[in-house]
Amino acid sequence: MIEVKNLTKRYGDFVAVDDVSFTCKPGRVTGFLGPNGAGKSTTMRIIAGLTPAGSGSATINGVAYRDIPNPATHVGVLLDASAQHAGRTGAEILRLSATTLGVPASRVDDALAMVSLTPQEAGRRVRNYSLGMRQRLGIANALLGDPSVLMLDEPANGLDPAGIHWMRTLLRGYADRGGAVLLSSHLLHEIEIIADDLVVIGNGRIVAEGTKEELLAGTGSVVRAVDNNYLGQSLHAAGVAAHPVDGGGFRVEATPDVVGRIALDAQVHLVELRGGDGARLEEMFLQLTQQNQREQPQGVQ
Ligand SMILES: Nc1ncnc2c1ncn2[C@@H]1O[C@H](COP(=O)(O)OP(=O)(O)OP(=O)(O)O)[C@@H](O)[C@H]1O
Repeated sequence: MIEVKNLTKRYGDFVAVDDVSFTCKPGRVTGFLGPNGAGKSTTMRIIAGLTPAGSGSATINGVAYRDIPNPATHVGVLLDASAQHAGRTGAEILRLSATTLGVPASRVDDALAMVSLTPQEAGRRVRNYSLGMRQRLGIANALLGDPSVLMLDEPANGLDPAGIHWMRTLLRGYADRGGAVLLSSHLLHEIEIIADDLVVIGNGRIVAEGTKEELLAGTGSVVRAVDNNYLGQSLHAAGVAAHPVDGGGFRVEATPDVVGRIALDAQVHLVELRGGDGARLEEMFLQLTQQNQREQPQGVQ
């Protein structure tokens, strides 16, 4: 598993990662969610030993990446799927990696099969790959050493909905066999589909953490009516706080049961009434995205 404890990273005066702690457990897919510039890649680069931590620690199965002998057999990492050599074929890239890692060449075919790249596709040069194929190749590369931990930075980037479902199935199977997966995304809905646990980061700090169910469970409701003005007046008259949402209707600080009763009493014709699943998480995430005009460090590379 991955354990991150009180991790901080500064670039000059700028704090890119601010006292971050979380755990990514075996058998679970952990989504690392945050808007652009939140600190996800920096945290992952520190975990993968590519960037030194300022303070705090990051370990994989209890050991810092740099201290793991032959780390790729413990942790598979995909940080940038576009970083593959465009002039080589997918199969060549994997065979070279297998040699470097000291794993049998037979693992190449296993890894290709796991990501559903056909031998024909694996024989094509990477410059002719779609973004989705590059992501698959990158994941195959990460799986080569048969690691127990997978860490993927924005792996669903550029995937269509079918591709995202494919990835969910792959990562679910991997986690069900006991693997721990950490994957990052800046898109709430993308990660909602794939992850079991969520760690939400904004401005370098963890702002929420828990199982997807815990974080998406909302206490309120979302309600829409044919006449939203009348609905708003009725909710107001009943003393219930209601906040207008995009597309008409309200997010209400009361259960669907209470809202349904108010609508019935006021004879409001509803077209939608549901639990406010994820409304708070979504709102928090939107706020984070809006606030994300964080100061950029000057002159620091
Ligand atoms: N080498 C560096 N020198 C200076 N600032 C850096 C460096 N690396 C990252 N940063 C800054 O740290 C902040 C966090 O960047 P990071 O790439 O970790 O964010 P992210 O959450 O991965 O974003 P994205 O979704 O855009 O990849 C950003 O403001 C970035 O500009």
